[in-house]
Amino acid sequence: MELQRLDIPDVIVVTPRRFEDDRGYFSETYNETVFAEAGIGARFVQDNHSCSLQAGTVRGLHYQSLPHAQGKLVRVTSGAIIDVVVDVRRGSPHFGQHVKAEISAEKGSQIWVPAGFLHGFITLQPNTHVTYKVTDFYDAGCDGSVLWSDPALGIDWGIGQSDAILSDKDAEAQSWQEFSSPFLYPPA
Ligand SMILES: Cc1cn([C@H]2C[C@H](O)[C@@H](COP(=O)(O)OP(=O)(O)O[C@H]3O[C@@H](C)C(=O)[C@@H](O)[C@H]3O)O2)c(=O)[nH]c1=O
Repeated sequence: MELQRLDIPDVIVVTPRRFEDDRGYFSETYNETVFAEAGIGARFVQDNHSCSLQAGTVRGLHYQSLPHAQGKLVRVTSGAIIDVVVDVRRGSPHFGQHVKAEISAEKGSQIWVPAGFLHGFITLQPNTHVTYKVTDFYDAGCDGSVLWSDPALGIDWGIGQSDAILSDKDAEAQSWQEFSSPFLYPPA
């Protein structure tokens, strides 16, 4: 398994090995022991799957606040995304900073997003299917969204604000200013 720590080093891109033959390939997409050795010693309790029909769909920037904060292990089974995470861990030297990674079905890479990050992505291809494991159950009362295009975050999504396809929840999300105080997460 290939490991790449991003500029916020708790965020890791992992690319499991593929065993290729004439039929195609085989890959272990998750193995508790191997992932724990790679620094992803999480207990996952729920698997999610979203399908976005059009390229340019933005989902995010989402979080679940304490006590239901979620770590997420995200992969793409069809299509491709740019995944974006923002560090919101109180006391983190990277607070408010973001990192991005392209995650695609073709490459089979995954991104590990620990609890304490805003998470979102933009689809690069139509019919993009994203599946991800999470470390806590969905809790509607703790679920929230921060405006993906807030200039205070300085994220280049590669798309104009009016061109993105959004849910109503994400189009009307709170600003970074509104979110960032009080801080919702424990120290890194
Ligand atoms: C996230 C979630 C949503 N739902 C429901 C609530 C709602 O009626 C419907 C659609 O939810 P959303 O619009 O929040 O779906 P979506 O915009 O795809 O939300 C997801 O975005 C990505 C970026 C993440 O990081 C995820 O954790 C999650 O927040 O599905 C669940 O039942 N369980 C869940 O775990």
